[in-house]
Amino acid sequence: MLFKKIAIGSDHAGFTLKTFLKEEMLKKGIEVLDLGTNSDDSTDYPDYAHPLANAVENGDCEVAIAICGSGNGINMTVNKHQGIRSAVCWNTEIAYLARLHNNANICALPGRFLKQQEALKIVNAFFTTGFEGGRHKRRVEKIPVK
Ligand SMILES: O=C(CO)[C@H](O)[C@H](O)[C@H](O)COP(=O)(O)O
Repeated sequence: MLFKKIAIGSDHAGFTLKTFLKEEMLKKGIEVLDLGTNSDDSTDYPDYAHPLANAVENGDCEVAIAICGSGNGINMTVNKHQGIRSAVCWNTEIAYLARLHNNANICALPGRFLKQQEALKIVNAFFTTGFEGGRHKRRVEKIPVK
């Protein structure tokens, strides 16, 4: 694992997977900042996405896991923040490329479309892959709207 501390957040549709992944990260000795939600009662993903993005932007954590039903709503929201590069990671190869080529700092997961063990493999790929730099650095630097 490249990171000692991560943040994690979800809406109701990601709550069960969040609980599972948080436990798995704690087992690996990774510190986890859990920004909710704390039950499967219906809620709104932006209420958790913005605090999660803030935690990465302000340096509390280098990286985070964001989960909603499809991965899209929470991904769209965190990507509104200037310092965030979030990728919806629906298999291990996508997660690997999100880090290697895009230096992604948030792994967004579709909680309603992944089995727990699949999600764990995806997160492990994300957290063990470094940024390749080079031509990808030039491209990533062109992402922010000036
Ligand atoms: O925003 C989403 C779709 O991009 C998320 O998947 C939400 O989790 C989903 O919309 C929640 O749906 P629900 O019918 O309110 O449970």
